[in-house]
Amino acid sequence: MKLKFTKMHGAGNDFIVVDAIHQDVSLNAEQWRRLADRRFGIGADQILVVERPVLDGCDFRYRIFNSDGGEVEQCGNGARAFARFVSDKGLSTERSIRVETMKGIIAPRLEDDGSVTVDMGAPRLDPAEVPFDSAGLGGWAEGEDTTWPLPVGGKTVFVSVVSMGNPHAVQVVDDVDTAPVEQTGPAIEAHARFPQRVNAGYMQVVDRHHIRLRVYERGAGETLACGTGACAAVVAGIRRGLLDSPVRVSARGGELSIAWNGAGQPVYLSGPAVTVFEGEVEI
Ligand SMILES: N[C@@H](CCC[C@H](N)C(=O)O)C(=O)O
Repeated sequence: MKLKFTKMHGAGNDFIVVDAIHQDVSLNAEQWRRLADRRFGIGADQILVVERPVLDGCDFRYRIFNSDGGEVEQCGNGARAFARFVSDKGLSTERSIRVETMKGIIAPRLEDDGSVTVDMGAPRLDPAEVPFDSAGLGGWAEGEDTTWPLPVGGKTVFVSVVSMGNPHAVQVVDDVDTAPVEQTGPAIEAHARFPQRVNAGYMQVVDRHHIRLRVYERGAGETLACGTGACAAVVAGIRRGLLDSPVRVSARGGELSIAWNGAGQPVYLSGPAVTVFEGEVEI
């Protein structure tokens, strides 16, 4: 079977985007994994699938597969690539669209300067919703900032847990360049307190409106940028009293911008969405 695809990236977080409205795309986890493989396939951190919506009031349905083949709830950089793709392909003529995901509706908007801003919805802060198993670690109350101790590699790190539809554990580090991302990322991702695994963020606060960030992504390893990771880090930083909105997020692959007005409010993620090439692959 031949599959038409577009290779895209958002701040270096790279994607294979496929139109499942005009071609049959019913692949299994092994086939997604093969497509994402950087040596035996096209190569990507995630695969994004454009489908017709199921819910009333939405323009599209957006499905996301990590490079390990697993389907996940949300992808922020991917949401920008998704909006650029449906516009470039003439699947939508609107500048703002409503997109159904596994965990709620998001709303990307194409900006005049070529960037894309996405209303990612409100973060969920209750550990049970992340999900994070806080048994035996004390209580949690809405409006209170809590960091949780996590034993990792013989040390204890303190993480904020945030759901942007997908789970994040964010820790503050002195310097992202020397942070032990490769060493501790896999252990945090698979930590028993996160029953659905987790994306592990390492945030360096530069000033109240600027952070540097690296993310060891669930199901993909360290990526050059993570959109939901940037949202989660800024939410955690604001709740910890370290940051004020808006916040510039410097990732290894580029710059993102995050705005958030506090609990119950949506998080806005802005940044680039770039097409690299198009092709057809035998799968
Ligand atoms: N790169 C993404 C997040 C993709 C999903 C993540 N790895 C997960 O498993 O939750 C982003 O830009 O948000």
